[in-house]
Amino acid sequence: MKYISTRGQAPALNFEQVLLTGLASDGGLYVPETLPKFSVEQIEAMRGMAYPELALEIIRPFVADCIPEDDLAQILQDTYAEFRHGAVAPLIQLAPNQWVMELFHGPTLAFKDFALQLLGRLLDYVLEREQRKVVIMGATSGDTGSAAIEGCRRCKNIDIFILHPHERVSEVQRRQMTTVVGDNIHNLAVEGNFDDCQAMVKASFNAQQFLPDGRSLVAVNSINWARIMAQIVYYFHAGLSLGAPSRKLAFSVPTGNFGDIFAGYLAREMGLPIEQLVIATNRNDVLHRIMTTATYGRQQLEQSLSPSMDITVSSNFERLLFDLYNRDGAAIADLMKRFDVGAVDIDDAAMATARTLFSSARVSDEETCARILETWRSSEYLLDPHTAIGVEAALSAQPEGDVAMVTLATAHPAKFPAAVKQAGVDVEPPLPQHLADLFQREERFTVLPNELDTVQRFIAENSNA
Ligand SMILES: Cc1ncc(COP(=O)(O)O)c(C=O)c1O
Ligand SMILES: N[C@@H](CCOP(=O)(O)O)C(=O)O
Repeated sequence: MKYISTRGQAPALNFEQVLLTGLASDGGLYVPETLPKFSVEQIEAMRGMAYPELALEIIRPFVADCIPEDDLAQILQDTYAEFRHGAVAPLIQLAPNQWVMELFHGPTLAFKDFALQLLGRLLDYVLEREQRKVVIMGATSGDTGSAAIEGCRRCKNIDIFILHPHERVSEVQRRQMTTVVGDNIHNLAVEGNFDDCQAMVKASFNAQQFLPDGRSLVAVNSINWARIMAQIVYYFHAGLSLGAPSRKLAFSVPTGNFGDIFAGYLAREMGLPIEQLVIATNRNDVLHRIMTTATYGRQQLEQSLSPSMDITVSSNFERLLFDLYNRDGAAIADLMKRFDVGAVDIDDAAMATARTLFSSARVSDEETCARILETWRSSEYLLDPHTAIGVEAALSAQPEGDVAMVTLATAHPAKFPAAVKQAGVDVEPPLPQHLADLFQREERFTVLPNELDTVQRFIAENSNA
């Protein structure tokens, strides 16, 4: 399997090379040159598989020339053994044709564990094989950071630097990152917002000379293809559990960086009968505006009750644009260059294609709270604020006929007790046993100004794995 850049200029890479990188050298993102496709019969044959076996079926074609199948199978077994629910990603029915898929049973209580538990093991596997040391630099609006630290902290060939926006993540999220002990783990609280953190990460990938000893950067954000690849699996898992391929599906996805929903788009391209993908946004609604106005612009980032979705530059939207523009790398390079300095209009043909599959909704904090409270009262089911946005959007977008609508429950409500309280639910969701003493653990983080040079200097001085 070869991977190519969305901007058409960078060299094609194999899976191992893509795993060990972030942005392509032309500033684009890597995508598979061709996607594996599964027939109806092949999908039928996946029914009843345990999660790691299903993951093997879906992931094998993407990595086949780099990781022997037996090794991959073992890595996947180990990865999903870490999850606290036997079904790994259980489905809960909220109403006729409405489900949530709980993606928060991994170690850090968010969907990021599905990919980052795997990514850590894959990195460990290839770095040991190559006897190579790397530096991870990641940006987080709350969840990627702890999932990356948890996934990679045992890798002795890695230093991890996670940038989070100072005082803009929930306290549980911050503590999940800053209480992990390890000389190779560094939490940087940047005096800026998530977009600033992500921009620093991308700028650093484009110019890595600041790193010591010829080391290179590896991405843990969803610019890394391996993140997206792992997330495709749970769309198949939900679909098979609900009767696919004979039954049609729709998914509502709380969306920020467009990685999770892009994985759903790929699942459809690979053969899963998905009728609709709902882009559910909070007040940072750049993606909803694209769908409604065909203009891709920037907006001032605002803090909301769903901090992990406080993102206004959605990296993975570029991967979708690449397909919408018939994989014309030059056109995407030109579009993204213009986007760097202002708003861009998306072609009519591209928008028409996007609108056949994607719909979108913007959900305010008030609507988020109302949905948490109403779901608690009607079903005694507690939604976290991100999932509440997904459920609210799903209810406004239910397709006609027998289509199973699944909202991705992207985080556990215990990560956001303040939002749950603000919604009027007077039950404090408990943290699971392994995090019960989180508020007693000592925190370690460094506050840094929103300056690329300062951040890079810190990384250079502290990379010593
Ligand atoms: C809880 C939660 N929900 C939704 C999202 C948005 O997912 P994506 O960035 O893949 O669109 C994130 C962060 O990425 C998250 O942490
Ligand atoms: N919402 C994320 C932000 C980063 O997105 P990613 O999927 O590209 O890592 C977070 O919670 O950190």
